[in-house]
Amino acid sequence: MAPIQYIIEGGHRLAGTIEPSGNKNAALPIIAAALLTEHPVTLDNVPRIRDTETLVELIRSVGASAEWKKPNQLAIHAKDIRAADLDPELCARIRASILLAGPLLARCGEVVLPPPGGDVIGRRRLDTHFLAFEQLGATVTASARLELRCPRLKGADVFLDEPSVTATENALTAAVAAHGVTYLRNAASEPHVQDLAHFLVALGARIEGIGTNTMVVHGPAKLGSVTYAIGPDHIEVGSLIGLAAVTRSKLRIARAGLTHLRSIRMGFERLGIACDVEGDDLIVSDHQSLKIQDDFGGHVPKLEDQPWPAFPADLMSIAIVTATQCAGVILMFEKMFESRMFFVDKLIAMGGRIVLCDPHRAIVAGPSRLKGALMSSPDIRAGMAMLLAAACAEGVSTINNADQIERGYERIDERLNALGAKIRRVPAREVTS
Ligand SMILES: CC(=O)N[C@H]1[C@@H](OP(=O)(O)OP(=O)(O)OC[C@H]2O[C@@H](n3ccc(=O)[nH]c3=O)[C@H](O)[C@@H]2O)O[C@H](CO)[C@@H](O)[C@@H]1O
Ligand SMILES: C=C(OP(=O)(O)O)C(=O)O
Repeated sequence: MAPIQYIIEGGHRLAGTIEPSGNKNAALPIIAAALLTEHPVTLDNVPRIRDTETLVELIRSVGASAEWKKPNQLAIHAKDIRAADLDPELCARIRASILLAGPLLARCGEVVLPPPGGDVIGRRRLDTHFLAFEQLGATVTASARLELRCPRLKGADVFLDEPSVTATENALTAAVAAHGVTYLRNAASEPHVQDLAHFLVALGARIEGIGTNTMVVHGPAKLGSVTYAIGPDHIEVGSLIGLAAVTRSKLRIARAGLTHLRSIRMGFERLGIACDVEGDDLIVSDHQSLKIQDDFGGHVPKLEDQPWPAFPADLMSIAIVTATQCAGVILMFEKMFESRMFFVDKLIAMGGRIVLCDPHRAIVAGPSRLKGALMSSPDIRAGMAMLLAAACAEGVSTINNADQIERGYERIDERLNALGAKIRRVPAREVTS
């Protein structure tokens, strides 16, 4: 596939209505979990992005049928599957390849997985996954490949050493097939973890405590067939709030999934961006104060990420760019990943007033006038953050490696251009000529 470049003309206001895609990080574990049942599964609102396409190729390679029936509807039937050798190149493209471990172990009693890929945003440990599988009775060998074996998974009282999102998801799918009751303690509870749990319940699993940090799973479940719609992507909603704010645009984000937006709205309110609500729609007006809210006593505020229900790590890059357009000073504290903030050197080159204190903390003093620049997207969210910076900068910007953005955001150029953005999507061969 030819690499993609975005050429963005800054300074245009957007207007109109946009609906977020289905949640990437829910679609991925749910597609993997469809391997748990030998009955057909139909998934609606699946984002048609590079990550889901890659996972679809992977589940086909173990014998499942997977067919796009409509642009965002995927029919999966894992009647007979085998723990075949998975393609290392495909596994290395996405973090979510690790999510095949739970369902394949449950169905086949063993699985050999090449290492997963995903965003290069810092160390991405797998220890929590291993800990959970071992407590459920599996033997785990981790060298160049991950080998898991367990002819019969057994329910257990599992305490995760950190609330890892994908480890919770792997443990949950394995626990649904395990014999006996499993307690998953210190579990992650992100909207996508909840969506996976609701999908499993719709398939026939018994899970208590969904949305909390302790889930109780009664296994083994007799799983059937289901049609299930993936929830809206709260990270895409947050990205759109930031985009509307930096371009001074009025946007209606339709069917935004309000129940999962409290910490995100609170984070943007700290930057002086308040959203209105109409039913399940979120409206970002073009009259924002864009004034960073000091802490009591005039102290410098901070915005930090933490596991759910706090402000999500995947919105930190977006929030940093947004803060460059707001008046005041704020400390941005990325607690979870140690390489995610390095992209700020590009924002500094564009005119952003930012001090990168260390890999986890940056001080942003705004507002600053950004100038168009040549950039390269290191990961999905930094790429989207660069798109925000380009959209509010003077002049034209180029984002190389926009493929990264397309790993997570469906047809984003087309959807934003329909609102008035000026993004030209260029395959690299056209660029070099
Ligand atoms: C496919 C998928 O769903 N990917 C998401 C998933 O990745 P993933 O499941 O890989 O992320 P984890 O939840 O395992 O951990 C993310 C990072 O945060 C650290 N950590 C985690 C928990 C904690 O209490 N303290 C802490 O510091 C971990 O050590 C790790 O460095 O969750 C991340 C955190 O929301 C998101 O950025 C990714 O988009
Ligand atoms: C970090 C992300 O994805 P992944 O875990 O798939 O790399 C993300 O969605 O921002």
